[in-house]
Amino acid sequence: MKITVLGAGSFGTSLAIHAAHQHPVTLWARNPEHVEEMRRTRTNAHYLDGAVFPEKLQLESNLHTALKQADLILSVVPTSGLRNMLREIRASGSKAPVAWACKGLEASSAKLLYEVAAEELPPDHAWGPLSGPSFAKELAAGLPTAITLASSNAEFASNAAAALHGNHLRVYSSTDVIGVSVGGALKNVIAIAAGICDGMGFGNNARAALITRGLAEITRFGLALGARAETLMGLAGAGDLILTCTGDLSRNRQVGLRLAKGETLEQILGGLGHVAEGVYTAREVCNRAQNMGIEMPITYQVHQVLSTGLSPRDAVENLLNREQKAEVY
Ligand SMILES: NC(=O)c1ccc[n+]([C@@H]2O[C@H](COP(=O)([O-])OP(=O)(O)OC[C@H]3O[C@@H](n4cnc5c(N)ncnc54)[C@H](O)[C@@H]3O)[C@@H](O)[C@H]2O)c1
Ligand SMILES: O=P(O)(O)OC[C@H](O)CO
Repeated sequence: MKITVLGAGSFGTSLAIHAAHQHPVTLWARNPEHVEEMRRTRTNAHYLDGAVFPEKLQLESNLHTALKQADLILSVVPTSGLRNMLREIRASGSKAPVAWACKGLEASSAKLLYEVAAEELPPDHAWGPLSGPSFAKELAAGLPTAITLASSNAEFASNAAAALHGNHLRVYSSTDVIGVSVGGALKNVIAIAAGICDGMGFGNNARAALITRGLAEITRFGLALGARAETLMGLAGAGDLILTCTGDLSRNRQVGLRLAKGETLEQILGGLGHVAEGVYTAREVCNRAQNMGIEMPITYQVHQVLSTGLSPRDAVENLLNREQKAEVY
């Protein structure tokens, strides 16, 4: 199966390296100089230092050429670029199924990415999210990893999962597109909260409480949209939430840690060099939760820190001072 990966950031490169151990893979990046450098060095020094490209991995800067060759397309550009990628795929005439690995809600529209895909691709085009606990660096190093590919087209989910499965990557299939999408997008916001919590030295009890109550928020939001509860307890829900809230490779967690140390968001984003999707998704989740009448106190406090300059300490105080009540999910 010929696989085309769109986006040569950390995760696109990592997925392309993984897939090229089993399939011919074309990795597309929008910057021709970046592509030329990767062709020359057989590495992606800026985004995934230390990982060497297998023989079956080709580099391409012409999008049309990259799409034309594909039996399966993996879009791994950030959330902000997905809609345009889907438009390009449709315009190219490619009928190859599409899985995306970005995790977020679209800025301004607050749409989940399956809603974006339903708008941009024709009804007979197979698509779905690929999500779960997977740091790019660990996947590229061949460390054991397990993720989920979801689609309402069960045959596509199963075939694409089987094609990507292997070499220490377990890929499960699912038909719960909503649950897999919600889990991946919302955990990034809770990971910022966990980073703030740890950066302020609040300890292990507090982090465990944040993860657990964060999962309750994610579950409320997902169930209201029609997700299955078990998906939110699975790899794309609890699994990715635990990884991102506890693993220092997480860019979202790093944003929180640095906010707690007093850096401004501008300083942090200026130096991060990679996308931290939770920064853009927090506002969208709050808007949507408000419209659905869902309480999401942790997500709301993160949004306040990011958008109004509320101090991390005050945000934690606000959470601690909430009224005492029964533990509900
Ligand atoms: N890094 C990880 O460990 C990891 C794991 C799983 C999922 N993800 C998700 O994958 C997505 C990409 O993450 P990443 O870590 O690879 O990001 P990154 O910041 O390392 O790289 C993003 C790449 O996309 C390119 N890009 C940005 N906007 C684009 C656009 N509009 N069109 C084309 N190219 C564009 C950039 O030039 C860059 O090469 C994110 O949504 C992230 O949440 C990341
Ligand atoms: O580095 P983060 O915080 O974007 O997290 C990366 C992946 O989503 C982990 O599964």
